[in-house]
This record gives sequence, structure tokens and C-alpha cells, in this order.
Amino acid sequence: MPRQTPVIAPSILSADFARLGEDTAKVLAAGADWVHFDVMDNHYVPNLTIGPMVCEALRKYGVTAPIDVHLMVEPVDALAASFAKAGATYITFHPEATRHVDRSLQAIRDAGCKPGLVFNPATPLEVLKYVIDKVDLVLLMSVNPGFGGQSFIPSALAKLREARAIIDASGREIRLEIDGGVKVDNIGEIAAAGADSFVAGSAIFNSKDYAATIAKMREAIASATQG
Ligand SMILES: O=C(CO)[C@H](O)[C@H](O)COP(=O)(O)O
Repeated sequence: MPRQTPVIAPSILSADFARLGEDTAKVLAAGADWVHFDVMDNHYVPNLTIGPMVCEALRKYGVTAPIDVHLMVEPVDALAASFAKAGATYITFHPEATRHVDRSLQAIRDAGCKPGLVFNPATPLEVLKYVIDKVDLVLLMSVNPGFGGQSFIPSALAKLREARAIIDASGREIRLEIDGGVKVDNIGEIAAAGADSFVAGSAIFNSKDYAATIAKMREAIASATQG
């Protein structure tokens, strides 16, 4: 199956929360494809961020791009349902944060969203083989979740190759996303390892020129994967 068109998904965890609508619109106007929306509950991860009301507010502000909600919460189901109502496009969660992974995935699809699973750096991909027909997105964490601005964990490259083989063998169109420490200077090797969707927070929002940074990321992906 041909590789899906690369997607750049800036993590608004690194945006200016005092001007979230404006900063989100600015990064989309600069060429970003999706909005990556990190939800932290100070329980599953040691940090606290934003919930469904903020997702709904971004929709009301005029954001029409896909909103890629990454739930770092436990339990999962009630918040996933609220995010579906709030305008989420993708909703991903960590398999260890829910008792019934298959049921949680199905509930997200039944609510009209695209479901996905997220794997921490030391979490094996084993569960994927049982639910591969129910996921539209596989997200590999290349940092331990909870904070932006951490360094990329190199073992994520081998795990990307492993996930890519599982996805290709499924014959389904499933996106393979990477999150954590993604920068202009490593995004090429990350793409070559099999990722097609790239979350980047600090690399984009801490740069002076969002458009130039996103363009450099796209160039690095293209030169690492074409030919
Ligand atoms: O989920 C996350 C942390 O849990 C963030 O999306 C991720 O770390 C992105 O930030 P950066 O690109 O700065 O590493």
C-alpha cells in the first residue's frame, strides 16, 4: 500500500495558552495539517492541561482542520465521549488506561470519530494485533508523556519499523504518528523509519517563523522518503 501523505500536527501544548485560538489559527495558516491536542489529567501523567471545553472553543473560533486528541487520562471512556461532542476528529488513548480496549475503540467510532491507540516508549505493541481492524491511527510516543520539550528516545525508530510492518500487513489505511522530540534535524530519519504523521510542539511553537520550520520539516521528510 502506498505511504499516506505526510501530516504535520503541531502540539498546542507548546502554543501560547493565553492566545490559543490566535496561535492555533497562525500555525494552520503557516501550513500545518492538523491540530494535536494533548489532554493530561494529573493522574495518568504528572501534568494537567486542557479538556473538551477548549476543543469546542477552538471549533467555535473557526478551526476546521482535523483535531487530533491525545488522551493521557485514566479512565478513558467518559472523556472520549465528551471530546467527540466537542468536535474532535481523531481520539487516541493509551491501552493500559482502559479496562476494555476494544470497547473503548468501538465507542469512539460509534461517536463519529476516528479511534487510535498510543504506545509509551516502553509499552509493547502486542495489543495491536487484536484490534488492528478498529484503529485508524497508531501513535508512538518517543518521549515519556507529560511534558513538551523533551529529547527524542532513539529506540522509537526500531519501534516505528515494527509498527509500520504491522500496519502494512493489515492492508488497512492506518496512520502511523510519532510524538516527542521531533525536530527539523531528526524528522527525516523518523519518516524513513515509517512514520507518516508528525507531532511537533516546541520545534514549531518555539521557532520565530512557523511556516519556515514546517516547510523545512516537509523538505526533510520528502528527501528521506522519495526515490
Ligand atoms: O504528548 C506530548 C507530551 O506528552 C507532546 O505532544 C510532545 O511531547 C510534543 O512536544 P515536543 O515536540 O516539544 O517534544
